[in-house]
Amino acid sequence: MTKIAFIGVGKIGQTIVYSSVIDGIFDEIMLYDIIPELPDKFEHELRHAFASRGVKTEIISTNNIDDISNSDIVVIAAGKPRKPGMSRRDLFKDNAKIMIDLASKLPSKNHGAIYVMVANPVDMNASVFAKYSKEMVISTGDQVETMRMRSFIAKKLHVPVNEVDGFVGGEHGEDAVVLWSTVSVKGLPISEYNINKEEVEKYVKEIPGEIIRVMGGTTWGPGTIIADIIKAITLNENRLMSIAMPRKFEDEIIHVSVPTIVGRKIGPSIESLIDEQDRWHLTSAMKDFYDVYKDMLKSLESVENAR
Ligand SMILES: NC(=O)c1ccc[n+]([C@@H]2O[C@H](COP(=O)([O-])OP(=O)(O)OC[C@H]3O[C@@H](n4cnc5c(N)ncnc54)[C@H](O)[C@@H]3O)[C@@H](O)[C@H]2O)c1
Ligand SMILES: O=C(O)C[C@H](O)C(=O)O
Repeated sequence: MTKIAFIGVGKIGQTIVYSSVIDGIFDEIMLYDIIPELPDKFEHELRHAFASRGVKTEIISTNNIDDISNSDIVVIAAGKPRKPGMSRRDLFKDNAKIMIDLASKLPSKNHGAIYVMVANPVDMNASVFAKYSKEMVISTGDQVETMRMRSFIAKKLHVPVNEVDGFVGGEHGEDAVVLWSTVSVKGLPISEYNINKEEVEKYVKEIPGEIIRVMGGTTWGPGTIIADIIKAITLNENRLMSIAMPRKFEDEIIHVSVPTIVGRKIGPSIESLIDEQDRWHLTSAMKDFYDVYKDMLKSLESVENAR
């Protein structure tokens, strides 16, 4: 069985933990946060839920990062969330510093773990953590947008959501791109249906900001979706999901979502599934990501060097 650590148990961290562990698929879970007592009180909450469901999983909660050891999977949801009007990239300066700090502390006691990045900007944070830790890091990426896209099309066409297939790729957030060549409904290509593609793309990009404006943060959707990524790894489901695995681009390791097989082994990404136009969009998303990432790294490193 599997031992999993959750770094950062705020809104999304708690939702991911609950959605991942309530089925009892883990031997042991570890909860870590910098807020005093938060892991401890969340442990009590989980134990109460486990008592009701008969879940045997052991729980360790701590404010000491040195207690996080021997994990098979490490989920990182530690970091600031954005406020209305902010982009996810606006979080880079603050949250990337957290990733550099965690990258210096977690790997030595968690050899061979798969690191699952949640904190935003999720793809750049995954790349930073990979750069500074040399560990296997994936970004939960556009699996969240993929499910938002499918849910919107299902609602517009009045079909059950499990009859909508297809993926969103690229950078999680404003630069995500619907891979229309992968989208089908009841097994038929989306071109067979009367759907406004711009309306779908606008929804996928704008709905998280709207949820944040009204509810203060996105939790239930991404919490469930990211728990499913964690379950696919843990149960070796080899499920096709739009996550970002590390890829060499010029002189960096970057993370940009492409439909990818997710199990105990991550990959391969199934770029063959998508047509030339979508592949072009993905390649330009990777170039855009790399250019912005390099600039952000420069400003981060100049701040780090000045310290
Ligand atoms: N990838 C996605 O789909 C997705 C979805 C929702 C939220 N997020 C991102 O996840 C992050 C957290 O969002 P949230 O809504 O849970 O925010 P939150 O403020 O509720 O929780 C963040 C938690 O991280 C903790 N933390 C901060 N620095 C830490 C450190 N160095 N070590 C350990 N814990 C630390 C905080 O104490 C807090 O408990 C944000 O960056 C947000 O943008 C990503
Ligand atoms: O939008 C956010 O800031 C949180 C997350 O990236 C999401 O897409 O729900």
